[in-house]
Amino acid sequence: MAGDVGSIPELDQKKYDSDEQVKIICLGDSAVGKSKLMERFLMDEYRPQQLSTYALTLYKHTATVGNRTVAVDFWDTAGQERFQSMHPSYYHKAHACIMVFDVQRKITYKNLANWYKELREYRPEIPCCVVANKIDADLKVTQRSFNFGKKQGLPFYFVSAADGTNVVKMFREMIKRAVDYKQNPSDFMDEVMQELENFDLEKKEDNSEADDDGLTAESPDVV
Ligand SMILES: Nc1nc2c(ncn2[C@@H]2O[C@H](COP(=O)(O)OP(=O)(O)OP(=O)(O)O)[C@@H](O)[C@H]2O)c(=O)[nH]1
Ligand SMILES: [Mg+2]
Repeated sequence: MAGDVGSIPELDQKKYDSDEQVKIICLGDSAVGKSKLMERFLMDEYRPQQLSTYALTLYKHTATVGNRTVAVDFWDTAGQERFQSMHPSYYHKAHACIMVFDVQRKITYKNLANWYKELREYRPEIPCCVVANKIDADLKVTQRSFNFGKKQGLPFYFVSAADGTNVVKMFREMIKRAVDYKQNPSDFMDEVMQELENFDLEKKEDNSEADDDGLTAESPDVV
């Protein structure tokens, strides 16, 4: 994801400030099944928007949470995770994170700690879960315990993108948590940014009132 992502309309992240939009990111090593999980969840409505120059795919989904309709953008990378690090704009304004590993490859489980560390540098408080994928390949694996994330209280799911086990359940719960988080952000920086935006709006309103009086913000003080 090189280059100035702010300059392409699909990646204009201001839309995620609106109540009706949430952004959910997916993290994990290459080939753990991130893309297949999203494809499995979206199935029929599967219309990914490929932004190949930026090695990024946006999967768009419309969800109903309570009595509200919410547009969900799932962000998925192709390739950048090989460098074990994501571009900061990937994390920017994300409301939830799905961390995936492959039950058949231990290293992908070990690497969760690195992914989680990087996530928390950018998004200290967003809801996150741990997903053990490919359980269809070895069902016995579900009897083992995978403790990463327990200390942080992260929900854990055994899933299979291949046969669909738990996929819808996991995505629905994460969408709900993303929406809840958005309504009650506990993330200090989120609140600061919101305050600044409100402050900016108030200032603009003040200025327009001044215009009614025949004074503009640029008017020199009358002495
Ligand atoms: N048996 C099994 N194979 C799976 C499952 N999910 C994904 N795979 C296979 O794992 C491989 C990688 O899946 P992807 O979804 O492309 O993985 P990814 O995490 O998006 O990989 P990158 O795009 O390289 O980061 C593919 O060959 C899939 O068919 C699963 O639940 N079970
Ligand atoms: Mg992929």
